[in-house]
Amino acid sequence: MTDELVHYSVASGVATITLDSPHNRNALSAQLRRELSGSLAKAADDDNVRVIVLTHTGRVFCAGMDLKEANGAGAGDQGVNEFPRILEQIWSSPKPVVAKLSGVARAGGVGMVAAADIVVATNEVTFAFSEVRIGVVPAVISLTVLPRVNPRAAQELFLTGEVFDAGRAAEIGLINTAVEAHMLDAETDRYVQALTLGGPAALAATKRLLASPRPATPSDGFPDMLELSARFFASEEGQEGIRSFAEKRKPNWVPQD
Ligand SMILES: C/C(=C\C(=O)SCCNC(=O)CCNC(=O)[C@H](O)C(C)(C)COP(=O)(O)OP(=O)(O)OC[C@H]1O[C@@H](n2cnc3c(N)ncnc32)[C@H](O)[C@@H]1OP(=O)(O)O)CC(=O)O
Repeated sequence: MTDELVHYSVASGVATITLDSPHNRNALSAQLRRELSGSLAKAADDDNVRVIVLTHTGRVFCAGMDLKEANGAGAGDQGVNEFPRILEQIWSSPKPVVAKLSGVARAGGVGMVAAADIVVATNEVTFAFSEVRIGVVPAVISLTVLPRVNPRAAQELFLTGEVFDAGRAAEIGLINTAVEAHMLDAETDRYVQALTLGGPAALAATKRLLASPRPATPSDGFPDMLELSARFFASEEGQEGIRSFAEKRKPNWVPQD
């Protein structure tokens, strides 16, 4: 028996981070935030980790900020001020983050879903930007949700706070795919395997590229993109990838366990 709220394990280059606080539906309490942040940092720093899977026990992925801890807390003391760091750790992790959901997400929980690179959820999972229903604003989560979700849907769902299903979440760009429950492991593994095929430094640079503002026209971005592309062609990783192609073998990116 352990009082940890977040479990961390690494196997075959995949770090699995599991939220395990079912009594309060994985609400983002101070302890859960601390442990989650520590696990994300550990995975980011470990050269043996190629992909991070963020998942949960119980039937809720995350119910958002811990409303019991926030109850009566003064401004700046409800924990929400530490939450952007967690979103940033997921969004800007040098490793691809795959969120694997068989349970619902609300408010801050949806912010973490949006921050992940790939999201697989079962058909039963529901989502809501429920902040306005308790008189608060989906301000911090807007930082991850708005770049992913179609603007018309964001307008509707932020303002109504209505619950929507996994099919709608896929349609609006919040998640990648909604699957039958028995397919969750297989579909997650399929993404994980695909992600482990990429060069680690190339994946980290591609994440930075995807997160950066787009140049107004192709020629505006030309010098930066040319420099980035040329740097990777000449890098040790790029050269190993190119050599492996010519030699008809798998590239040797990182130490294998
Ligand atoms: C990031 C920003 C804001 C936020 O995140 S604010 C958080 C808003 N979140 C919500 O409004 C969700 C509240 N919870 C629910 O709607 C439901 O619990 C659920 C997630 C749909 C699950 O429903 P279920 O029926 O399975 O569970 P119960 O409602 O019976 O709850 C069981 C148990 O868990 C406690 N609990 C649930 N959610 C929270 C929570 N967020 N904080 C603390 N505790 C929670 C609930 O009270 C029950 O406890 P008991 O002691 O057993 O009564 C702002 C920004 O973006 O800027």
